Amino acid sequence: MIEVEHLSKIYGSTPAITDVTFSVEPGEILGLLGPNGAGKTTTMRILAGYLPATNGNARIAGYDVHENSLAVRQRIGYLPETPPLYPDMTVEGFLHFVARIKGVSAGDRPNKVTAAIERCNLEDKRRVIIRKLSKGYRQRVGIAQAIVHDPPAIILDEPTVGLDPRQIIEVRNLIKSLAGTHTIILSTHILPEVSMTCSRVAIINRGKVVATNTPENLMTQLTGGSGYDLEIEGEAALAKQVLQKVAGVSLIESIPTAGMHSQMQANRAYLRVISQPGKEPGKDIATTLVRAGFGLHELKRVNATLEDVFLQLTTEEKNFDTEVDLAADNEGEAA
Ligand SMILES: Nc1ncnc2c1ncn2[C@@H]1O[C@H](COP(=O)(O)OP(=O)(O)OP(=O)(O)O)[C@@H](O)[C@H]1O
Repeated sequence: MIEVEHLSKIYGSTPAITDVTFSVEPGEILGLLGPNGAGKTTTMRILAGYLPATNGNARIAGYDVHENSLAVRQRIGYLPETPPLYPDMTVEGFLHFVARIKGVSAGDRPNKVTAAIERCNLEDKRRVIIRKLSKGYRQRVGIAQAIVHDPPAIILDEPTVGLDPRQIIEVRNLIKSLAGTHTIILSTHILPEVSMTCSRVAIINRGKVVATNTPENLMTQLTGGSGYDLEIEGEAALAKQVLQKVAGVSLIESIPTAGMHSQMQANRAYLRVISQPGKEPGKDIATTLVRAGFGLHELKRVNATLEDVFLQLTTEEKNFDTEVDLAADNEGEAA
């Protein structure tokens, strides 16, 4: 349904995205996950036909986003980071207006507007002026304007940003309810968003897609799904230096101490070591630490999380071989 091939965008001399390739199957929710400035908005604006690419191409429902931008706009719903709302219109009036400019016939408009209002749980607010709505409701109106013409593909840029926890859950549920009948791409820099909402994830970093897979497969593919949590006596930075050299170790992170058990002691470091796929460096980790003079209070096997994978792919000290393998995987997937 959505195919993106070797897409690049250069602003002046700044490359925003480079050789971005991924595809989204009908009915899927793909999460475009990346840190700030990774290139998510640029990719989505190109897909929505609002920005020309410097190189490469993208098709939605078979239509090239550049050559057939009108056909593409009729087949997509787009929610930019700031929803394009007219604050002085009522919810219903605004949705009628959007349906008209999206080419919905006058006869079809009442039904389509009502369907979008129901889908987004806006029945109580249909005659309310948009300016008077809370941010959560405005976001729902933003999603309603994206789906009012019943497009097969929906592009949502950071759809839950700025919402409170309850609104976030509501918007996530709404997005999930649209999957199956719609193909969705959403961008986010929030990890739980991806595991809770998306069937697949494309991780983007510094303008490049560094991995595409289901969240579960990414964890297994990149880490073998396993790692170790350590409690050691000594300097965390020194311990990391020592552990970096242990064969089979892929990534070492500090475990955030906030909110941890009160048993936590001074001069203790809490680290998570992620192993390379198929490797079990636990014994060597223990020996190396003890030989280097660290006290080892605990070494516990743990399952890697999506956060571990994300850090592994977006931190500078990542394993070079892993990056090469991933590039090969992405090509395979795009073929
Ligand atoms: N109009 C522009 N002119 C010049 N550089 C730009 C422009 N828009 C974006 N960039 C740069 O392109 C890169 C990608 O930006 P983009 O907004 O696509 O990232 P993002 O992943 O959406 O980030 P965020 O989550 O912070 O919005 C960044 O380095 C950004 O500074």
